[in-house]
Amino acid sequence: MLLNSIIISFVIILIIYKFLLYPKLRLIQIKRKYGDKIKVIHHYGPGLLVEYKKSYTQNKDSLSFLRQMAYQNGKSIQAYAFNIGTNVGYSFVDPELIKQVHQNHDAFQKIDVSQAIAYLFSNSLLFATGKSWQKQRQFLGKSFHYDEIKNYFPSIKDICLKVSDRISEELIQNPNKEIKVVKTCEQITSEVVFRAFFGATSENIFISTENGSTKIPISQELVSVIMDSFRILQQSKLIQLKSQLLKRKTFNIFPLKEEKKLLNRLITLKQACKNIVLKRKEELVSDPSLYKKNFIDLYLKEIIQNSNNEITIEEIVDNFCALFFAGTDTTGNMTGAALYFLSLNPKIQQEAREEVMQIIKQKANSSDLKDIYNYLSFEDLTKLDLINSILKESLRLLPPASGVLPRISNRDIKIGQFEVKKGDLVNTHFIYHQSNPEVYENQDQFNPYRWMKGKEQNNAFNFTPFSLGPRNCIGQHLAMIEGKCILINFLINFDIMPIPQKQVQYEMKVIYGLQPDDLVYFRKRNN
Ligand code: HEM
Repeated sequence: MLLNSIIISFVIILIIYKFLLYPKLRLIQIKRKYGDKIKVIHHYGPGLLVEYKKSYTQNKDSLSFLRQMAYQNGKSIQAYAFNIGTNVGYSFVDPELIKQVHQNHDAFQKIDVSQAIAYLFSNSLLFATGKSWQKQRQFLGKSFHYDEIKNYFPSIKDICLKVSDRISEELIQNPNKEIKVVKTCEQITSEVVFRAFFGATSENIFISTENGSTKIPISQELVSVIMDSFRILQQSKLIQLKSQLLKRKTFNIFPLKEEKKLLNRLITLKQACKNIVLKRKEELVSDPSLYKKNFIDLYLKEIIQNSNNEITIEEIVDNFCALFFAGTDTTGNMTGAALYFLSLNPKIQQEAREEVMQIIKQKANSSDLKDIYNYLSFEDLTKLDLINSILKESLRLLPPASGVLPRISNRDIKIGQFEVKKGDLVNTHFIYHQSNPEVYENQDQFNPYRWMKGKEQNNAFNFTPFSLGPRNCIGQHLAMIEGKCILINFLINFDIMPIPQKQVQYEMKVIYGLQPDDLVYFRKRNN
């Protein structure tokens, strides 16, 4: 009995120390050591997550605390320190220190931001480390070369056209339909990744839902299960605590009802993806002439023809999930935000439309809008300076990845003068300099002209929406090409207008983006 009381008291003291005292004391120590070079954000328990919530409630922008920090401190601070649960972390904002973090990427391991992410992506490029990462990056890198992406261009154009045709039909029924800008773009970007990976349209590949009564597209279930994993984590303190303490074992040790349900969905989803890969493998073994230029066939060719037995079916499936996750919402949010900003700036919108028309109309001898769009060539994309600058300006103001995924340090390491300890969290927050008035004049204004005619900022590390260094975004060319195709298609077909009474907010969910999403009206254009 006495022993039990002692053990319980010990556990309580340990929890209080780990969750409450240790983070507070470390942050006091950090502030004392680095003074004005660092800001400290401390909240007991969820720590930095409380700051996100507070900023959202007070200023309708989850990251307003960072924008304000940049406004007040400019280039004078190099990092901010924070706590989350039992961990203390550094978020670097100084370009030189950001560079150091990314050059030393081996010193940091991405953490599991949710159980679904860990379950779905652990064998993928996104989470691989060391030699495995190098091999995967080399293998996948070839397919993301600018020249290789040219192969996907016809398919991207075709997907954009289908979506704009659908919207045109809907507008006939309801001309005042409110358009969900990000969702609409995501319908395109998800289909692009799906087709690039599987060579088939996602519309025909279904999965049974929990009770088995209905079937939904696999791509929809992938998005939904990831969102649900974040939702249950945000809603349940118990699940948060379990995840902190048990990490990846949380699903196996005393799983709660919500966790069991989520795990079952994840297992079903992965099995369905695995079945597609195995079926395709059988087809290619029996008839090698079926090989196409898509990711699944490239992987299987490597296994079947080049006898590369290091590539596993799990790696292929995890990479599908990771590319889908990394490529869909991000690109959808970038382009959706650009459409929203264009709705607020009709003069820039008209100029962008004229830029597009000038380049394509020279070739098209038709006034039919569909014909005009069909004449768009891959080479034209590099000539559209304003379109390119509109996307860059959207990425500056509202970067879908406001920083890199949080990492944990696997050894003691010095970044600049800051001594990062093994086990500390580390990330780099691009949004700080992207909204810093010392770097960008009128930092809150949507001004794509600041990027035109190659006008870049003198320090490339001030604008890094795709991150930088060896682990930068592998899909950045694809993302920009998709974004341009979507903008061009919509500018040709529609006038984009704001819905005056809508109050827009910037929310940090899995991605940093617009909330709500139904923000514009489209009016069909005739010429
Ligand atoms: C506007 C769109 C996009 C943005 C803003 C974006 C941003 C980023 C950022 C910031 C990183 C670094 C993450 C980190 O290190 O924690 C990253 C990595 C990555 N991105 Fe993107 N991304 C976009 C589109 C895409 C697309 C279209 C794909 C592929 C279909 C893609 C695939 C990846 C992959 C696989 C990585 C991990 C690379 C590695 O670790 O070697 N991304 N992206």
